[in-house]
Order: sequence, then structure tokens, then C-alpha cells
Amino acid sequence: MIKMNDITRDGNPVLRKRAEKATFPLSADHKELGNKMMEYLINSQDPEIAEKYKLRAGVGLAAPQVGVSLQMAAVLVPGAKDKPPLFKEILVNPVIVSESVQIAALEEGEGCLSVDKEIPGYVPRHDRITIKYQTVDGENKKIRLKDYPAIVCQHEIDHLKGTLFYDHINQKEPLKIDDDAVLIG
Ligand SMILES: CC(C)(C)[C@H](NC(=O)Nc1cc(F)cc(F)c1)C(=O)N(CC(=O)NO)CC1CCCC1
Ligand SMILES: [Zn+2]
Repeated sequence: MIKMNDITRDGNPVLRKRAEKATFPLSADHKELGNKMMEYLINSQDPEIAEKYKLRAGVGLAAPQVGVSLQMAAVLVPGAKDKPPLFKEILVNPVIVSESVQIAALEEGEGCLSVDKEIPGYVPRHDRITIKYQTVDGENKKIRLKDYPAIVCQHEIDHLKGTLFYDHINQKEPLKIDDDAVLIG
């Protein structure tokens, strides 16, 4: 199982590389990697397992964060208690094909499993996006996302381009954001 010490941290060049496109059919190793990344998210959201293995509760994990420069990311956005997840998918070769003019940001700012320090500030993103991606079985999908799931997917797709969340923060005025930006609580 993936544990915290398997997660690459800021400073590791793999986090700043543009990840390689995955080719199909996916190798057994790449399929396994996707499942392991999703398993991390599931484990990390289980209070007992997270406590036992000291896992940070994660909603998304991109392959470069486990040292593999491949265009693949697992996303697991939990739903309300005892409800199914809002969004659960392993995205292969994801591409944002359209994005709203409307800007959105998490009210609390963002963190990252690969960044150990807190970096305050709004991370401006798009409130709604349309993503095209392939599943691990090579099926082509096109989905529209908004609000928190959209933020998570933008954060993960950034990792595949070597971008980290704080690259988007206004260094001079971290808490400055468009007046009409949607703040997601
Ligand atoms: C960095 C960390 C704080 C661990 C962040 N989790 C999070 O924001 N809260 C969270 C965790 C849950 F399990 C369930 C839940 F609803 C909320 C996170 O997983 N990521 C993913 C990451 O680092 N991917 O590379 C950072 C988030 C910041 C904005 C979107 C993803
Ligand atoms: Zn991250």
C-alpha cells in the first residue's frame, strides 16, 4: 500500500516535469499504479486506517506524486456521510477542453500532499470545467465538473504539467482575488 513516505515532496524534480502521456493498452504496472493511488485515497479517508498508518486524508493523488512521470491521477471526492462519493475516478491523459470564465477558489486556500508547509493565499481556478480523459480500460470520457470536484481535478491535472498550487497564488497580495470570484467553503 502507498504510505506517506512513498509520496514525493516539493523539491523532487519529478514534481516539476510534464508527465508522459499514457499509451494504450495500459501496461499491467500502470493499471496497478492507478489502483494503488485510488487505494491510498480510500485508506486515507478511513479514520482508523489513516490513524494506523499516519496517512494525510487525501482527495486526489497524481502519478508524479508517487515518483512516476505519467499522465494519470486518482480523484476521490467524498459525498456527505453514508452517501456515495461526489466523484471517484482514475483519470488517464486528462485534458481540460473548456473552462468557465467564472473564477473560483477554496476559501481556506489549498494544500498538497507533496507540500509539507502551509502556504496561505487564494488559488484562483475555474468554477466549471469540461475534462476529456481515458479510463484505465481505454474508454474515452468527457465530463463536466463544478465547484469542489472541479477544483480538485484542476489541482491534479496541474501536477501532470509540473505545476504546484502555490504557483497560482498572487505573491504580492495572496488574499487578493477577483471581486466576482466564487469562494468555495
Ligand atoms: C493536501 C490535503 C490537505 C491532504 C488535501 N486534502 C484536503 O484538502 N481535504 C480533504 C481531504 C479528504 F480526505 C476529504 C476531503 F473532503 C477534503 C488533498 O488531499 N489534496 C490533494 C493533493 O494534494 N493532490 O495532489 C489537496 C487539495 C487542495 C485542493 C484540491 C485538492
Ligand atoms: Zn497536490
